[in-house]
Amino acid sequence: MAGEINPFASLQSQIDEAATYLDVDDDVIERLKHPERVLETNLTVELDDGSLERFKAFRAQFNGDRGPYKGGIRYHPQVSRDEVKALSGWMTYKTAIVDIPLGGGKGGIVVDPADYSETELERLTRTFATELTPIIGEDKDIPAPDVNTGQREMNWIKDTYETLENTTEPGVITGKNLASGGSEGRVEATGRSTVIAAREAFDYLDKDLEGATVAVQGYGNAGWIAAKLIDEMGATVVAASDSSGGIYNADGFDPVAAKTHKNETGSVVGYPEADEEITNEDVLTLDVDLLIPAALENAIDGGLAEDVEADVISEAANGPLTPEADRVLEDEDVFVIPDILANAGGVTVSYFEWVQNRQRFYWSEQKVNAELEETIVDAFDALVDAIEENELDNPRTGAYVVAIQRVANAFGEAGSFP
Ligand SMILES: NC(=O)C1=CN([C@@H]2O[C@H](COP(=O)(O)OP(=O)(O)OC[C@H]3O[C@@H](n4cnc5c(N)ncnc54)[C@H](O)[C@@H]3O)[C@@H](O)[C@H]2O)C=CC1
Ligand SMILES: O=C(O)CCC(=O)C(=O)O
Repeated sequence: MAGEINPFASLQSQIDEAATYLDVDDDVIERLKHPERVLETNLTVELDDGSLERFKAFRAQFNGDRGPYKGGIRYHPQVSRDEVKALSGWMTYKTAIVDIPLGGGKGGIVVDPADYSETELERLTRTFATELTPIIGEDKDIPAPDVNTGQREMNWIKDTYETLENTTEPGVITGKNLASGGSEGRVEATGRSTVIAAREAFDYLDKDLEGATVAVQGYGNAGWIAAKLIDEMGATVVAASDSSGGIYNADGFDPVAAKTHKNETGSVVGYPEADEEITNEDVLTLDVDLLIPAALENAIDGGLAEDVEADVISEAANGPLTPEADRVLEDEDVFVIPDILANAGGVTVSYFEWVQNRQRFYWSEQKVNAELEETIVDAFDALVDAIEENELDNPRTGAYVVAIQRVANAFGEAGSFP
């Protein structure tokens, strides 16, 4: 992994690239390249042995021109100020490309949750929620899950916020479990949009998804659901990986059984139906029809991109390709469905959850999935229009052209405060 590439610099270079195709003033583009504000805080938490530990945490609110800030909270040792700034920017353009009335935000705690007990993680999460309470709210900033967080953490944050504010406000956070006001379909939504976007791309490129081979890097929430759903669409999953390594079977394997193996043992490695062990790098460079990076930023840099053999990449992860990798893959005619569209299912169903919370009226899974399908197909069509109108080779630039224009329009329409 090219860890030295700054994801915030990557975001800014993606915006600059798209700006050359847009009739948006340079001073407005400058505004759209920086977060409005970043909370940086130190959380002091009591561990089970009675000692205290300090954890650094962040919440970046990038842009609220189109609605309340929206985006996940990540628990990972690599979390940094620049990482959350980048991730909050990507959220801004993600909510814009799928045209939902939300802005962009992102947060994180520098922690490896595997090193702590559940009670320690609950105290850590509630301490962070206490710091966040003044700046979040269903009309201000609405967090959600990301790497190493899920329904459990969202429920703790909701409960802390509602207790401190003496209110009932389930829409303050999304990705909750159903009993706490979550939405049907939210857990599957990120993987689902990743494969809907891949299906649309195959259709656009006149390629057959039936029997297509697929490799998935990262087998967490986004990756494993994408593997399961693409298998249900008739493709063949031949490789998968997690932080412990990769597995391969040229004839394909059952992605659900591989997930069961990971639940039981902690990793996909050792899953008997795919007994050839390969490295994470091998997974990214296999000769497959579709590659789904679903782990972290900078998984593929310019050097590794030279070895990528996939025809289509659907980015379940945020920022898995460096700008240099993008250039190499563009030259190689690899069709890259950018993260801000491919993984936008998560925030789209978060938006549906927020709508349901506010109406106190809940939808069936069928309705959620039908609305998600329509949203992602419409966004893909807007991307194709931008590619064709601007004669673009890189779909990422097309997505940013659409998204930046929408944010700039909202900013422009708001007028200026004297
Ligand atoms: N959970 C969500 O709703 C959304 C997640 N995403 C993005 O999807 C990506 C994955 O997130 P989640 O699935 O939620 O996280 P997760 O915590 O559920 O899973 C992450 C997976 O990546 C694996 N991993 C970590 N480092 C790796 C490496 N170097 N090589 C291979 N595998 C590695 C882990 O072992 C784990 O299987 C992130 O980039 C996240 O920002 C994007 C949109 C929404
Ligand atoms: O569901 C959400 O609000 C945001 C999910 C997220 O963090 C992302 O799309 O990267």
